[in-house]
Amino acid sequence: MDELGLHIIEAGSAVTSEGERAAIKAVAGLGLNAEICSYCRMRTSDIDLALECDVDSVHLVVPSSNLHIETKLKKDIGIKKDREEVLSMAGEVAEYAKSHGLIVEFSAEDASRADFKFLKELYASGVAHGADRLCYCDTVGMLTPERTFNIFSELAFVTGAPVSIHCHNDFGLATANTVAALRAGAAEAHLTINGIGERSGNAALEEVVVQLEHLYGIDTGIKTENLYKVSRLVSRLTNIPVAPNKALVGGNSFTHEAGIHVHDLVKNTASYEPIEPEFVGRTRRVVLGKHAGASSIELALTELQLDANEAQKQEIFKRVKEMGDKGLHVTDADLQTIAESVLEIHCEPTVKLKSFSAVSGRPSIPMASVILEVNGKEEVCVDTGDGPVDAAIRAIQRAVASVGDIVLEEYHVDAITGGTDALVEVTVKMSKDGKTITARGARTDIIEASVEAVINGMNRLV
Ligand SMILES: CC(=O)SCCNC(=O)CCNC(=O)[C@H](O)C(C)(C)COP(=O)(O)OP(=O)(O)OC[C@H]1O[C@@H](n2cnc3c(N)ncnc32)[C@H](O)[C@@H]1OP(=O)(O)O
Ligand SMILES: CC(C)C(=O)C(=O)O
Repeated sequence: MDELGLHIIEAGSAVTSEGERAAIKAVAGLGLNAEICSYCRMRTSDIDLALECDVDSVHLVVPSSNLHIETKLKKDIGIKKDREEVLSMAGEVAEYAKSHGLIVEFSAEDASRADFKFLKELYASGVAHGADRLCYCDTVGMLTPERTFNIFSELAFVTGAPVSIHCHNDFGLATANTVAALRAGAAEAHLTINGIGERSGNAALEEVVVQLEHLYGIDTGIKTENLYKVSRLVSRLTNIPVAPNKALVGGNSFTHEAGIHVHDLVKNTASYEPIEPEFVGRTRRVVLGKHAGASSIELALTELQLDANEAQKQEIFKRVKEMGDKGLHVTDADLQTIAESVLEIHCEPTVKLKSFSAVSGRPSIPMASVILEVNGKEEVCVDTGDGPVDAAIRAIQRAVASVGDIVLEEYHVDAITGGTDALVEVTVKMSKDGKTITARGARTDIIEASVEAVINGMNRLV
């Protein structure tokens, strides 16, 4: 995130737990360029915990709507206690944080359902108590872009401090509302990688940045070419998959299947791409499936360096459509198999599986052994792993080390049919020396399907 050029990193809420504090402190100790911030409630004890973590700033969150004041603070200040007490509590805590050397972002929670007059009073009080920045939270995603623009046209210029926008995505408008706020004068936006966050998430960093750059011509200073890398990292570390159709960072962005699109794309990529994929650190992909056209087949054959006459191309086209009609995507390895069969090319596979076995259990370390024939030579390898699939793939990778450095980029498993006897389909993305291919294996045994997919992929790469 720091390398992307982000200005502030809210590293967590120090009050949450020991582990969260250790993490925030570790982030604060990295010596990053970004300001490191912790979320805090309107309590001096939260500020003390943030101080223990050595943060630069606090995101001090204050309830601002009647609903939140009444439901949230009943124990602290009594159900009937009014806005005056919120003003004074918030002011005291802001002053406390300032007196301990912290930058204070004074945040109105549920601002989009608050009385606007009171909201402005709250902000004025925050500034009077030393707040450096203010924040408007659309806590349950109630804003629309039009309303946001109107609110910020006024707020951004009357509060005496920079105002930021914090949007939730309950109605799918977080990105649009954030951009509207920035266009109307918001000085800062709260964003999350991949739009992750409570419930339906928050405004997605990558979407807001690229919209500002490309639709509004604003230089954000963010290193956009790292956006995809950071998206993948966050998805992996949080175990939250990114939807394939997610803008800019989803698996299908910059991926084309429709023949009518590919026909034009090969002449001018702008015909079906709003920006170059490299802008966010990605590459273009053309995949084959039910919607493929002649141009897609032509392109795929060129990439495989295979020549086919018109009749052969028609036959390949027909077989691709047949696979597509079965609901299958045609991997690179599938296409090569189809093309070789139609063109009557017989390729002896470099890597042949003779046998394998894998064990797992409890307590035991998952382990696998494989016997392969690699370029005619028998290779026997054993390895352990995080599970039997991992162990089997590691063993294969050891056995084929002589043919070069083959990297397994992605591994995906689907159960095609239901039940414990389901047909399992494994698709893999693998690369070697800058060349990337996809391959598949389908078996009722997940380990066998994985082994098959990986060996298919290896044979296409070597
Ligand atoms: C995904 C996010 O991080 S969004 C940001 C919100 N962050 C978090 O919620 C951090 C994670 N939360 C937690 O770990 C816990 O909720 C804790 C440790 C903060 C509090 O736990 P508990 O003391 O058990 O309280 P609980 O979570 O049940 O209730 C929240 C309390 O905070 C109080 N509170 C909530 N917001 C505020 C606020 N802005 N100012 C002051 N008090 C507040 C509530 O009144 C309630 O107090 P009460 O227990 O005296 O009634
Ligand atoms: C934690 C706060 C800032 C929040 O998520 C909200 O009010 O929207």
